Amino acid sequence: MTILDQIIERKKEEVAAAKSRISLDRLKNTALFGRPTYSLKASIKNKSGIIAEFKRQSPSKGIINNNVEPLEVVSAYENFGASGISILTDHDFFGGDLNDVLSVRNEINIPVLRKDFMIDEYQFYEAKSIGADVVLLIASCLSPAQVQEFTDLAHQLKMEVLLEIHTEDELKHFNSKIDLVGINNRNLKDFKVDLQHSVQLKNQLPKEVLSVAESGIYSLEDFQFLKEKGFDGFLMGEYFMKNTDPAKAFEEFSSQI
Ligand SMILES: O=P(O)(O)OC[C@@H](O)[C@@H](O)c1c[nH]c2ccccc12
Repeated sequence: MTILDQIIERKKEEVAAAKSRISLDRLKNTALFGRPTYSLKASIKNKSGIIAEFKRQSPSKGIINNNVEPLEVVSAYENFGASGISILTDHDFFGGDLNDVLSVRNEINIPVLRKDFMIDEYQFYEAKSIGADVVLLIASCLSPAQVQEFTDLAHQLKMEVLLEIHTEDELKHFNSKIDLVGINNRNLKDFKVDLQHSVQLKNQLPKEVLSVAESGIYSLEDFQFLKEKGFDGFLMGEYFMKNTDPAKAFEEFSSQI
């Protein structure tokens, strides 16, 4: 079983437990459920294009940073020009929590991506109830039909979708309703990073689609390379989070671009 298979197995159990704990009706009645959302598409066009991620740990790197609070980090990301924030909400593999999104929502004014493994409609209502503006759909965990259905549901809930692909075959999951396409530079099966492979995939997407280069952007050179190749957005986590002070790391990076 790959790590991705393990994550999905665990996620099914988690979603079942969440459903029996909090009903859909209760989610729909939460304070944030009806809030107007921010558009990541718009923010990517207007700002740096960086989607800066809050991530405590990952299966490939283990603990990255367990000593910082979401709000202090993401406020700095916002102040120093991030287009959006990505927050991992998966607990068992990434050390995240739904509350990490909830606790920052009313304190910042840029879009927040709820980063998790979305496999069930329930999770979209949950995302809206914690204040997410955007959700991630990972092609390798879903069928093209599920991507369509989940995109429609996200849109009904006034959230945008970022479709993550990694292989040529996954281009089949794209449909014209998708808001943004993320190309993961990291293979979720063996964790290898390959920027050239992502550029090649990006060139097979329709020109007008907003593209996001995800993962393994570890230097100014990596960022500039991907920008020159035409990526609109850049999802970066570890490069900032691995520092004792991720806020300062982001400030330094953003002053150079
Ligand atoms: O920390 P990095 O290498 O900058 O990567 C960030 C982000 O792209 C990565 O966390 C990610 C991309 N796709 C995912 C899917 C699930 C969990 C995590 C991810």
